[in-house]
Amino acid sequence: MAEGKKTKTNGVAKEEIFAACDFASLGLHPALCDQLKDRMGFEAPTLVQAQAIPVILSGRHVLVNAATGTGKTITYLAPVIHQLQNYHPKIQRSDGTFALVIVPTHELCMQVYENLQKLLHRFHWIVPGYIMGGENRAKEKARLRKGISILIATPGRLLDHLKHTSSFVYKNLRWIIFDEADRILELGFGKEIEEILDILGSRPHVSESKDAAFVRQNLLLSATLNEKVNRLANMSLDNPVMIGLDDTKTQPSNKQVKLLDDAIEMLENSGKASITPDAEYKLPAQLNQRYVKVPCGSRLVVLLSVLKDLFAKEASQKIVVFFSTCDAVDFHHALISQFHGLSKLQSDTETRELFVKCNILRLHGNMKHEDRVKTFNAFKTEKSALLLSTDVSARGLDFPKVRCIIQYDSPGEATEYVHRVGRTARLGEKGDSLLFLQPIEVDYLEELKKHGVMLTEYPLMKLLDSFPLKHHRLKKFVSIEMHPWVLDLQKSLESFVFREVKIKKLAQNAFCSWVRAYSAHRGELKSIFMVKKLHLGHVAKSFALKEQPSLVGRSVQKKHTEKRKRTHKVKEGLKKKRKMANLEEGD
Ligand SMILES: Nc1ncnc2c1ncn2[C@@H]1O[C@H](COP(=O)(O)OP(=O)(O)OP(=O)(O)O)[C@@H](O)[C@H]1O
Repeated sequence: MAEGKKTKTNGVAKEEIFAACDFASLGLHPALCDQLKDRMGFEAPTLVQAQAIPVILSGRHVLVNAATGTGKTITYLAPVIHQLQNYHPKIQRSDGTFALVIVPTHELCMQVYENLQKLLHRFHWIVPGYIMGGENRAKEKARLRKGISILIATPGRLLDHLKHTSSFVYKNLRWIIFDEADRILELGFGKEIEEILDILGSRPHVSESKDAAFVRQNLLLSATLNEKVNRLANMSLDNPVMIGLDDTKTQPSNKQVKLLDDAIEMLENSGKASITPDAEYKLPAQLNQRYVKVPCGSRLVVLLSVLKDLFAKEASQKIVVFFSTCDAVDFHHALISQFHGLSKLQSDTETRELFVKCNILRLHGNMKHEDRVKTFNAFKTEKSALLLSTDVSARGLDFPKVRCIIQYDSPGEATEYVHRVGRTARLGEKGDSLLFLQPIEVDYLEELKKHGVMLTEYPLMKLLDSFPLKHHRLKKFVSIEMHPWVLDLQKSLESFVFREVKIKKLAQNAFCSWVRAYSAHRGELKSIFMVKKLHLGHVAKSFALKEQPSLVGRSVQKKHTEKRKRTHKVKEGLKKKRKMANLEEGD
């Protein structure tokens, strides 16, 4: 990249994303640099890559904190490949695993594997592989027996193989990398990670010889390394270098790029990882973040109206909507895929058109593994699509050209907010995000502010006024709930759901799960998202249900309680907690 030239990506100046140097100057092997440039099209390293790669090459344990979409995957894969290709004699499959990348979700596992495959094109003797929940164990065992040099794994399945696959060779293990380290812990895998580190003999105090301490190198990365990671860091890292944790700005500047030896000196930490609570999170500077204040009963109408408007303005674009539960994803997917709109407001020729015209996909942890893979690949390659998802898509996934992120159900922890919006505005591209909040939930904005996250208000009334009204001439409406567009659309939605038995069932399930998820908010968030402040009748309306929630609640709740009791018998406490949150990740 030409130095000093102010070039723009769609969003921000390139200088704010990329370093003014090339990959070769970071100390990487020429064949790897060619691979990065020719096959992957990467002209220059990103700022975090320029900052961290030399430090990782030096062999130090490292904690990396950088905004979403800034290239953290290459940051750890490139130095590992560089070192491995340098081994003499060349490494062989029978040497087993040299590097282990632990990730929280299946999708991230596949994505890192894809990146790895591309990077290894010229290093055919270094074998990439993955193991994760949902895959066939016997096939994984066979692959492990043959030997995998760089292994990507979800924690549950990794522990399983460490305990039960005797042909899994890890005596040469040199690197353990935790990608999305904080999420792995949030999902309750702390115990599994401790066990994994014990089996691998990778805790600093466990290293017996000086040699072992030198050979092992552990890395922790995330856009939201917070104080929860301290325990994992202290458990797995020995005298780490901390990158990106010492500044509070949202964007790193060129001045912060310290290469080679300088970087180690400048960023060195006293030996113990210590991240403070209320850390400011790094968000892409070009991300346009807004919130919309919507009364509970009008939420569904507003969601559909926002989507209709976005796709009407730009038919070819990708949008992700986040929900709190799998049931909510299923219901909204069925509804949006089939709802044709306001029959009263449309002429006969229009009535067959879908209300939101786009390709609609869904992704959540209760789907079959193969279906998850299909959706993941489809949303990656589609030019225009709407993805409805739980937080299973929030972490690390790199879907190209996502234009807008809608958080229909609030994310809870500020970390999840950061990762959800991080699916857009990647690598300097433009991006928008919209957070739905009920009037009783607006204190959540203060919670985000504590972490340096600031949002502006979305002009909802202006949007509602922009839709055609056939029977209402007067255009001054005082409240959202009484807006004729909202009233008419709500009525149509309720009639539609009432008629469609299958969708009604999905709505009832979604209603119950939603209330459960709402009551599962933890810590300080409990005082913002209070179930007792909810009007359950309005919640039912947000699922287009006409019935009183207590009636709906009782029958479906009973079914859910029975299901939960059965689950309880077979699953231990933590696993159950994950199931309750409808997030089956990391297994
Ligand atoms: N030097 C580079 N030049 C151009 N593109 C790059 C470079 N490095 C990485 N990328 C691309 O940038 C995108 C984001 O990278 P990546 O997914 O590693 O980001 P991340 O920081 O891990 O994000 P998240 O925090 O969301 O996991 C990917 O499409 C990746 O291929």
